[in-house]
Amino acid sequence: MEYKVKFTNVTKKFKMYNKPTDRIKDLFFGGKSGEYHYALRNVSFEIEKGEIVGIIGLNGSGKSTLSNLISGVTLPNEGETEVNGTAALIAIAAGLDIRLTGLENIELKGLMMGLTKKEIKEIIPKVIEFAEIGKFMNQPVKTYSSGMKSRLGFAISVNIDPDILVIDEALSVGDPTFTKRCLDKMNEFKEEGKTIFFISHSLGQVRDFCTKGLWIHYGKVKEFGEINDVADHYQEFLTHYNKLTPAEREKDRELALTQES
Ligand SMILES: Nc1ncnc2c1ncn2[C@@H]1O[C@H](COP(=O)(O)OP(=O)(O)OP(=O)(O)O)[C@@H](O)[C@H]1O
Repeated sequence: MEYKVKFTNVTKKFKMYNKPTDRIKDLFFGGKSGEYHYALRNVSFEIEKGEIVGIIGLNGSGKSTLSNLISGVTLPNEGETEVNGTAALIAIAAGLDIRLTGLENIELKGLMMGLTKKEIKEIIPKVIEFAEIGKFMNQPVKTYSSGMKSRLGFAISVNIDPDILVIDEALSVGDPTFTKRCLDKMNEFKEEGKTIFFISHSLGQVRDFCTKGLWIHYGKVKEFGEINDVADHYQEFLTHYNKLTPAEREKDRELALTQES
């Protein structure tokens, strides 16, 4: 079967230091300070072309790390990621250079995604029309609100027309009008048979939009399958989890993190 994205035993870890000086020591004395924190551990899954995958899980479970790996923003420490086609990431805080204007960001992202100057010129009016941020297009992105950044990021990514769209919480800061337009655009992509990864804490949106669900729990795949099954099980887990005290939740987290996969 033709697959668009395949992860095999992917692990991503970050070094954590107790003191800033430990980070410097590490640089000079060969990585002996600090401890590894595993954002993802032994993650495997295979997505066919045209699948719409909802990625769900608690805060800090590894969803954004996964979206960065799918879109090639970061590389795994172990394991293999195979991504067939161009992947564009839409995230609230990623992909835009805040020192540049909106217009300059369109050019930059276009070049990064391999578009020619002519192609970039062609998409600029479409991005301006979709983003609807008016004269702010000529202002540095650092002056934008979160919603405006999301509008620009979304408008650029969908107009670049990638094979794979990775949407990381970008809809959560849009106003209802913009969110509706994004969902319409995502549906268009869905009908065209593109592959979409959709990260959201809104189980309603995920159920409505996705075909598959990938539940990430403290860095590991807890469940991968039909969206309604995965969302039902995650919902049941949340009902139980919400009844725990903060101390019990912390114990649960510690236990999950120390368990070997
Ligand atoms: N650059 C980094 N350096 C150190 N730790 C990181 C880094 N990026 C992510 N992490 C850690 O990896 C874990 C997973 O983070 P990630 O952002 O992927 O979670 P998430 O599921 O997207 O969370 P949320 O729902 O809050 O957005 C967290 O414990 C986070 O602190």
